[in-house]
Amino acid sequence: MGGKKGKTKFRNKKKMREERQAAKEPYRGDFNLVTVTQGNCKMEAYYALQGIHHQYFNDKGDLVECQSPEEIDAERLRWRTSIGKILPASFRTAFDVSESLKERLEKELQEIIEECEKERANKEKQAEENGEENKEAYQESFYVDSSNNTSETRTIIHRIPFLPHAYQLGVDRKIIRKDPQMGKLFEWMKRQTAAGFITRQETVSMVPPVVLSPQPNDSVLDMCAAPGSKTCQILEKLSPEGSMIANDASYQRAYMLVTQLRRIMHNNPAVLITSCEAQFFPQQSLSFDRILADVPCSGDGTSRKNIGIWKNWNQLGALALHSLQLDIAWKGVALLKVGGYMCYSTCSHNPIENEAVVSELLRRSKGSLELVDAPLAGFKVRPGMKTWKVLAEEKSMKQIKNEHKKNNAKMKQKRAEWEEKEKKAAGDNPKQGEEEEEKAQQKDADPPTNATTENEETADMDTQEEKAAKADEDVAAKAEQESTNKVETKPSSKPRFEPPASWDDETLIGLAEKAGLKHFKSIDEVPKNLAKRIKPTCFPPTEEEAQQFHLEKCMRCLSQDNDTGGFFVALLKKVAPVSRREARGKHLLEPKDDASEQGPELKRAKLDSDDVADEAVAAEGKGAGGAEGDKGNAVEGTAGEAEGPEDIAGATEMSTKLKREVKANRLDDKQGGKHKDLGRDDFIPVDEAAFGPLIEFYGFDDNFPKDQMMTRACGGGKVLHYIRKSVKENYIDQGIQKRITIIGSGVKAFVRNTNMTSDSMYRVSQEGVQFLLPYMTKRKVVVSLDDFKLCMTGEGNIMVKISDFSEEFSTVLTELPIGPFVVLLKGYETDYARKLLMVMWRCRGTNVNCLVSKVDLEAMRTKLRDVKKEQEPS
Ligand SMILES: C[S@@+](CC[C@H](N)C(=O)[O-])C[C@H]1O[C@@H](n2cnc3c(N)ncnc32)[C@H](O)[C@@H]1O
Repeated sequence: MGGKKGKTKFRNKKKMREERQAAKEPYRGDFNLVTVTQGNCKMEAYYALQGIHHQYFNDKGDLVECQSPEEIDAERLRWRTSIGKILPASFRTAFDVSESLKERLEKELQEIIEECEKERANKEKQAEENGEENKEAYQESFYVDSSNNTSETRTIIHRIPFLPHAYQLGVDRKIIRKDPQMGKLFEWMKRQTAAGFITRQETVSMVPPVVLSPQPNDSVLDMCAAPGSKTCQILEKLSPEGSMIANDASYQRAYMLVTQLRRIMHNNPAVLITSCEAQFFPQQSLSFDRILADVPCSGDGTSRKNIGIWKNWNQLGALALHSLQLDIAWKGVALLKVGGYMCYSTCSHNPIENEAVVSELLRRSKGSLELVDAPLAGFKVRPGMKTWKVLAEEKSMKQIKNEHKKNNAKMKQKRAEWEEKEKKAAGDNPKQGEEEEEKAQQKDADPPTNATTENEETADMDTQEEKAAKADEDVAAKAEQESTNKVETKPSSKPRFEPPASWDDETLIGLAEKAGLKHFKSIDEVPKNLAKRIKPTCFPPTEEEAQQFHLEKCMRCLSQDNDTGGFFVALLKKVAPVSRREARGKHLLEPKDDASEQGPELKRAKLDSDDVADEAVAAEGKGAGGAEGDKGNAVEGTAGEAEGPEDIAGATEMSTKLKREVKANRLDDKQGGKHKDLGRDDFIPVDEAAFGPLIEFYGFDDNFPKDQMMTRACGGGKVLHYIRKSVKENYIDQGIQKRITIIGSGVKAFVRNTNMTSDSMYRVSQEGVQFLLPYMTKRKVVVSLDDFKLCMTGEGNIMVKISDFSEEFSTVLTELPIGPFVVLLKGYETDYARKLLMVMWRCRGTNVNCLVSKVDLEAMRTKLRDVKKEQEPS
């Protein structure tokens, strides 16, 4: 069923795209047309109560306290406006781009910007001639406020201050795609991305790796890594002695990591990709210098690109994820070496997912863990909250969802149709009409609905939520109408948050309660039926604890401060071992819960966790509790990188998928004692007999790293992978494969030939050839630019005649025995990182052809344009 539904969705998207193309309108995805004009009353009331509007950055860039209600409201408006705007694009240059190339890219960028500016000036002049109003309208549409400027200055692009060669546009994605003046910049970005010179990454997503600051030889764990932009950023910092594990609970997303690493990192072999629930990550023989816990979160900091946040925000997601986040982070603490650092991050503003988790880590570790300052030069960050308010819906997620379904535009239409039909029927039969009238007078008349009717749903008809739902319908209906007219849609959810006359707690609690949240001063106030939802660890620390914890060292990024998404980061240092007894801390997590009331999954999770702790080499902690059933509207898609509407849809879909997948894995665990995939795809040593012919054919010297060549247990020796020594020694040789599912590592070094005309059973693979070249003494040829270009034309099944090459090269080729060989571009033959090299095949007869994929060839062409410029006299 799911598949069918998915297909339909896909078909609809395709159809939409085709329709747009037919109408000669560029496809931009619906989301790019959206600016949120309304709001979410509940969310706004909740955050107003948490006090996020009580400070602001003044013109000097200092964070100051608001002195009056007007100042608070002005700050609220800044936040509100910013989180409703489309996120500007940001990117950074790729890791393997040489310094000279970086400089040139920057120069090119500058030139394009100047051109754009010139065109803008012309356009403005024209607009001025047509009247002042037009000019202003044009300026408005052309720019968004640039991050670092509270003053009038607005820029098309600016540097991200904490990372060299990283840039953020001052123009949002909508403008860059729509505006012809910006077309050049857009084209430039597209071209450089295809060549692998730049990589798109959201600004705040660049923060955690910078804060974590991995050292070249570190062993790093990325606990929740997919889709992997932060993994790549960390990997760039590692030397060949450094190593990394990138883990994700979802198999599918872990495979996405493989693709991402291939694309951005050109298959950096320093990483091992695994898939397990991070809270159960095996500790046996493993410890890390740095850990990134970029945990799944409710994602309300992503409202600038995830429109669903506006519609569906509720507190249930954050509350449900709190325990999981804590378990993951606590496991991270256990896996951290003494003296090591862990970065905890979310793309949520919610203190329940942020400071509450950090507080509990500090509480449990009893002084073994410390929060550390991590300055981000030139980037505006706010201190963590020292206290916060705990609020929750009294309704369950199911009830809220049903309410939403019942009140959406489609259901309203169905209800109207039903009422119409009933009226008609009553007209035909007056007696029945009387009965119907009577029925209609009953408050809980029962029109057709796909939601189950709950008492609560009809009880508070006049609540804020009800009004919100009605407003929602109207807006949705209007949006539907507008979209059919092909006008920009402005969907929204709840009515606007009206600023209160006074900003004291009492008034704000009143507002939040009106919006459907209940405030709990302490855990003692939480009724039994909500005890599973609201954990003691959700509450703020005592004053004494707050003095010790220094939560102000946590970092909060608010959208309006740097024109980014919202983000939370905390850097923790493990200063002493965490004792196992303290590490248990289960009593802190679930004092009110009776273990017998918990589902089998939770109990199993605990058992699993105990098991891991018992086997721990060091007397270090274990994660208490397990993942909860209902994860609310968790955004597991990265906060940072979802770009188009498909990605956003994918991200929200993911939470359900992931839940299903993890559940299935757990069932497998129960039945077989370990996951069914465990060991199936392990890396195993290559049969020694395979090396002799390889060494002979390619002339590998004595340093050829045979022990770093491995193959997959299920692969029948078709592919030989080159694994980094550090990965092999630190993880594979430590037996990690016995405890966890390995998704991938290393690079394809050799692939078994299907063409048996060659003397070699294996051909070198374009993917990993640069790691073999230093040891290769045969079958590599340095060629001129012209010969290199000609080689590239032998794409797919196209053959290139040997006689068409230069005399020098064709002589070499004529004497070369049939089989694979490598061509290296003259001038770059030792610069393996530039990868201006290609795997070719010497065919029988007088031809050669190229064994490089279309995508790689395309990137190579862009690189060659560059080579040409490098060779031009300056
Ligand atoms: C916020 S995203 C991580 C983004 C990633 N760090 C990046 O920069 O691209 C959270 C990820 O956690 C994964 N996840 C969810 N529950 C998990 C768990 N229990 N253990 C490990 N990963 C989990 C999700 O599949 C999702 O990919």
